[in-house]
Amino acid sequence: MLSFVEGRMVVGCVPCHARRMDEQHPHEVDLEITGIAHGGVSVARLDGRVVFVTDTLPGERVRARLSDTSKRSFWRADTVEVIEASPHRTAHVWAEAGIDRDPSERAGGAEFGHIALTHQRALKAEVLTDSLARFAGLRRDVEVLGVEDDDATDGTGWRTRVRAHVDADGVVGPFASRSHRVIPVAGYPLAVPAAAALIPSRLAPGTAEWVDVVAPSAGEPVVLTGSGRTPHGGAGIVERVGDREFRLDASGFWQVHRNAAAVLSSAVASAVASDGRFDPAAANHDLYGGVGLLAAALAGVGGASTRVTSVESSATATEFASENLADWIGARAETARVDRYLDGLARTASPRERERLRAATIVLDPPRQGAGAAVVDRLLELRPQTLVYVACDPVALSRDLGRLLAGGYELGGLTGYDLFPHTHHVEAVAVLHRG
Ligand SMILES: C[S@@+](CC[C@H](N)C(=O)[O-])C[C@H]1O[C@@H](n2cnc3c(N)ncnc32)[C@H](O)[C@@H]1O
Repeated sequence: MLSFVEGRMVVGCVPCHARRMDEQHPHEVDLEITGIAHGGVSVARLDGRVVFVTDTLPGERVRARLSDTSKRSFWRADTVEVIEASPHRTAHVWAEAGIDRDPSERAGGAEFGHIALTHQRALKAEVLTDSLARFAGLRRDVEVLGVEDDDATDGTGWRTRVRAHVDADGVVGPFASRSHRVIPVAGYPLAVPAAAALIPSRLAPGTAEWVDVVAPSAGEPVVLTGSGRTPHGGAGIVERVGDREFRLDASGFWQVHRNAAAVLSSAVASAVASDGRFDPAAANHDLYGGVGLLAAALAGVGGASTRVTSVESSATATEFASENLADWIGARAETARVDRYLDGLARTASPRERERLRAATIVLDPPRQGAGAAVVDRLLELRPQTLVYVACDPVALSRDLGRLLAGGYELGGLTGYDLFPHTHHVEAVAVLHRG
C-alpha cells in the first residue's frame, strides 16, 4: 500500500501496533517498522499517524524518541533501542553514528550504515520503484547495482570529497543529522583513506566554518577551508577516467564516489552505443554538463567529429569543459542556465538546426531538485530523438519522467547505481526515446 504525506512517499505502510511508554519517558514509544520512505527514514504508525523513524529498517520493532510532533500529518522519531532486530541489521559502519549514543550525539551522513550493504540496495530499489509508480505512473521494477569494489570494502573508503564543519571552539567534524551541531569523530570510514587522513580534528577557532578534503584520482589530495559558500582560495586538480583526463577546480562539482565518473560515463556510453540511433552530426547536448564528463562519453561513442554542446551554469566549470573537450572539433561548452539556454534555442533555432535537434541525443544530469517542468516542457517542444537522464533523486527523476512520458516519450532502460553506500542516496540512469 502506498500513501503520500507532505511531499514524502511512504512505502508499504500497514497500520501497526504502537504502545506509549511509561510516564518516566513520555516521549518514547514502541513502534513496528513497516516501510521505507524517501530520505533515509523508515515508516511506522502511531494511532494512525505516520511516524518517520531514523536508525531502523522495515521488519524491526524499536523503542523510539519522538523528535518532532509539530506537524498534523506526520511525526518524527529517533530509534533509541532495538526490541526486535531485522536479520539485515549490522553493527553501524561508523561508531560515532550508532544507536548506543544519544540521537543528538550521532554523526550524520551515514543513515543506512546499520544495514547490510546488499539490503541497502534492495531498499533503494524499493524507493525507486515506488517513486516511479507514484510520480510517473510507471510500473517497473528497478535494480540497484553495486559498484564492484564496494563489496570488497563493505561499502567503505569510497568518498573522494568530504566536508567537515568547524564549531565555535574549533572542533572539526560532521554535523549530527538534521542539526548544525558538530560531532567530534575518530575517523571517516566512508572517505577514501587519502582524504580521511587529511581531515583535521581541530582548527584555530574563528578561522573557517568548514573544511573540504578532495582526493582526486590523479595527484595529491587538496584541503580547502572556507566560510559561508566561499572557499579561502582555490586549486586546479586533475581527475582521470579510463585514459581521459579532466581538469577542474577543487571546489567545483565532480562525482563523489571514486568509481562514479567511470560508472556513469560507461552507463551513458553503452546506452547510446547499444541502441544504434546515435547520430554524431546531430545537435547533441550534455545539459548540466559540469566540466564535460558526459559530453566526453557521448563524443567517445561518436568519434572525432561528434557534435556536442555542454551547457553549465558555472563559468569556471565551463572554461574547464572547453579545455577538457578540446580533442573533439565539434564539441563546445556554454555557460548558461539550462532553462534559459533551451528557451533561446526554441526561439532562435533555424529549421535546419531544429532538424538536427530532433536527430539529437541529449544527456541531462541535473542537481538534486531535477530538471523541472520548464526544462522538460522545452525538451518536449524540441523533441530530440533520445534523452539520457542521469538522476540523483528518485522523486525528482520520477516527476520529470512522468511529464516526459505524458509528452510522448517512451522509457527504455532504467538502472539504479549504488554510488553512495551507507547513505540513502542512489543514482539512476534512464534512457528515453521519442515515441
Ligand atoms: C549533478 S552535476 C553534473 C555535472 C556533470 N554531468 C558531471 O557528471 O560531472 C550538476 C551540474 O549542473 C550545474 N547546474 C546546476 N543548476 C544548473 C542550471 N540551472 N543550469 C545549468 N547548470 C546547472 C551545476 O553547477 C553542476 O555542475
